[in-house]
Amino acid sequence: MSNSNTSASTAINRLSNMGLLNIEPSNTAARSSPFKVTVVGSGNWGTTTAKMVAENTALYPELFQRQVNMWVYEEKINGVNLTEIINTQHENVKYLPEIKLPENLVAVPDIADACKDSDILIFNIPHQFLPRICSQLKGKVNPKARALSCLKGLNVTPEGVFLLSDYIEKELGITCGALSGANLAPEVAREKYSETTIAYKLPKDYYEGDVNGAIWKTLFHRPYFHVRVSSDVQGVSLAGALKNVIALAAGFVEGKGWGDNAKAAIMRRGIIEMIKFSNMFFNESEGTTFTQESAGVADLITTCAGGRNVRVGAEMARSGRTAAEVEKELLNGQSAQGVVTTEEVHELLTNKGLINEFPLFEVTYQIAFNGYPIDDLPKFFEHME
Ligand SMILES: NC(=O)c1ccc[n+]([C@@H]2O[C@H](COP(=O)([O-])OP(=O)(O)OC[C@H]3O[C@@H](n4cnc5c(N)ncnc54)[C@H](O)[C@@H]3O)[C@@H](O)[C@H]2O)c1
Ligand SMILES: O=P(O)(O)OC[C@H](O)CO
Repeated sequence: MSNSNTSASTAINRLSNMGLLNIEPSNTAARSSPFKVTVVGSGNWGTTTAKMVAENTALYPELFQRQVNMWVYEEKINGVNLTEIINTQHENVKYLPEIKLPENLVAVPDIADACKDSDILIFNIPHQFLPRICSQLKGKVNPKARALSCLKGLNVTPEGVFLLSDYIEKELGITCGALSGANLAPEVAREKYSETTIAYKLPKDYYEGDVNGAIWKTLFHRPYFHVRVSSDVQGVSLAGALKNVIALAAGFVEGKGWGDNAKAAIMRRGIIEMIKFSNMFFNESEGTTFTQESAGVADLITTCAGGRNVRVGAEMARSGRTAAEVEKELLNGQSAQGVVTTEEVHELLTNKGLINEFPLFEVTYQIAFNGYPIDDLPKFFEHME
């Protein structure tokens, strides 16, 4: 066993002894070289996760290469490339302003270069861009790499509904888990305490020294960002995706000035529909993920309180403008994923003839896309029940 291997084990054991791992420490001893890590995406959450990961790779050189690559969809800010600004000023001035980034976080504009030879790929982009990104990466990633999807969204096709982590697995041929939780990026970036859930299943070709739950936890866990590890990739992914639809609806009632009782009613209906949807389409998802994990009810609460989707919904209700108009005005290039997911869920439920089973999902779609009056939302529920 090499010295670096011994230190890798020691690092994991140290975390475990401090109570920072809620899973068994395991087989880092067999690893011969530290993992190289790339974050694919540099938006509000993409940059925040890259910051946390880079903080940890600097802390655990036995386990991870110090430099973390962050793929940036290049754009000019006042005539200067965003990658250049990030690499010189150590700040993502467009998507995460006023937050100092670690110097070992390196912005890379070419996606294949950013991911080349990486052992760990963390996907973190608005989910509507995932197909294009995977097509650019196909055949260019380390076939033994392991991945994690921090995206909140679904993949709906005429054949049905699929997880984004499954899409990544299928397109790139690499195992992929999911991270989701009550994690408003502006708060996490300011190192305010929060929790998250990482779901990962060991692949069939798992080997000694491979990525496992302990490695994911070591990579993400910070004193202000507490990670719980789970194996429910379906539940964690679905909770993260579907809560965005509920948040849009919560925004509608907030914008109407109906108060907290109305928002609580939306959230109550929301979690029921989230669980029902998950049971109907993903039979391995676990109910406890929705009730006990950060990815479940905690994320629903935080997102309906202060997320971008609730803000977009509220402004749509106040101004009568479309989601696209409000998103453009409020979010400066960021994405309210609930808008896309609402449409995707409607498409799926229509194809399956199940619209009547999900009144909240459906009324959210009708308000967002068909001009159904928000004032009639309570009536819609009575009509659908
Ligand atoms: N922001 C949060 O608080 C938060 C928290 C948890 C999870 N999430 C989830 O994380 C995922 C990523 O969100 P985010 O906040 O990092 O992104 P974002 O909403 O800030 O989106 C902006 C990003 O999209 C990129 N982009 C724009 N056009 C593009 C294109 N054509 N191709 C590729 N990329 C393009 C931009 O360069 C930028 O990096 C989403 O699924 C979101 O739901 C977000
Ligand atoms: O700002 P939102 O609405 O995209 O929500 C952000 C996160 O998903 C909250 O956990």
